[in-house]
Amino acid sequence: MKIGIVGAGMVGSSAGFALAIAGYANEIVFVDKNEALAVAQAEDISHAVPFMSATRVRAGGYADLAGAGIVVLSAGVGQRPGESRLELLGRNTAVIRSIVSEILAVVPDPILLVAANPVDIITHITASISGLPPHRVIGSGTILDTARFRSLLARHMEISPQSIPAFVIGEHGDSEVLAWSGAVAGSADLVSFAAQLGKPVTEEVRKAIDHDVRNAAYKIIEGKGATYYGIGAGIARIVRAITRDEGSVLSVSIQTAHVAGVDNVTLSLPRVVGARGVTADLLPDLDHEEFEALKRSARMLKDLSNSLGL
Ligand SMILES: NC(=O)C1=CN([C@@H]2O[C@H](COP(=O)(O)OP(=O)(O)OC[C@H]3O[C@@H](n4cnc5c(N)ncnc54)[C@H](O)[C@@H]3O)[C@@H](O)[C@H]2O)C=CC1
Ligand SMILES: CC(=O)C(=O)O
Repeated sequence: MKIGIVGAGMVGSSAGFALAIAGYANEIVFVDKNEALAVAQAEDISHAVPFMSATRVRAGGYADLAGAGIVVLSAGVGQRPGESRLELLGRNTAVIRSIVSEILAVVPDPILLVAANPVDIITHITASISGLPPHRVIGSGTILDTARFRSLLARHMEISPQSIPAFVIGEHGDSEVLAWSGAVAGSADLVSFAAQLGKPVTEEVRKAIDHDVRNAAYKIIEGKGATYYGIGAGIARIVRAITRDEGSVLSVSIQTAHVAGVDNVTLSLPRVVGARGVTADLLPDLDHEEFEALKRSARMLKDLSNSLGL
């Protein structure tokens, strides 16, 4: 499948690199308002390809997206140190509005994969202005937070993160919810599996992991200005689920008719992802506290989209 990436900065190029070396796409086309950057990224990534795959990587204009099955939206500004994702809203809304119509003029029925922040609201806007069905406008949502959660749990339990189906749901941002109650490790619930391994999930461990997941982006941005490898791989993982029609359960953000008592809100849940986009939503087991936190996250996103007249 041909994949378009609009926004060839750190996130777009990391996604392109991950896709190219994994061979998840036949062709990748970068589009950026900074054409020289798009050309340079495409050239650099194409030099990695002979070691790993056969993906064709190039830069182009919007017309070169014709025939793309998926277009990644990674254009826009990122957070400065200390800035929240929500503070990017005004700047990135304008960018996304200008891009979506350009894409649809050449690719009328794509799956749009949104990474620009604040990703839930930008996904909501993209679904509204594109007129595409919501299951074809997929925000990367909490796929990255879920990876952070699984990697910290893996480090604590000294097992592979691949053996820990655990999810972060709600907003990709400060109000996100770590779904501890539904988390699994190996073939048992997480808490009992961790105890069997002699690595109990104490209240102290739980608080530290919650803090580190929720604050990971702030810490990395403080240290190196931006985050990009994690989300780049996350985008590639979503693309793989679509191009291979996997039916994988991934935590992604789409416009949802009803969740946690809130109508028409865009947030992340574990969802089945395949060739048609998202085909089912799932709600992990949540205790009372987690469900209340999900309600608060959904309400906050809904109030914000209402305030924008969406
Ligand atoms: N969803 C997630 O988990 C994550 C999302 N992000 C978000 O991804 C976005 C991109 O971040 P970076 O790649 O680090 O930023 P960056 O500044 O490195 O790249 C952004 C690119 O967008 C391009 N651009 C801006 N306006 C454009 C337009 N109208 N048309 C075409 N291209 C345009 C710029 O020229 C630039 O190359 C930010 O909003 C950031 O917050 C970043 C990390 C994780
Ligand atoms: C920047 C961002 O959204 C993240 O790394 O989670």
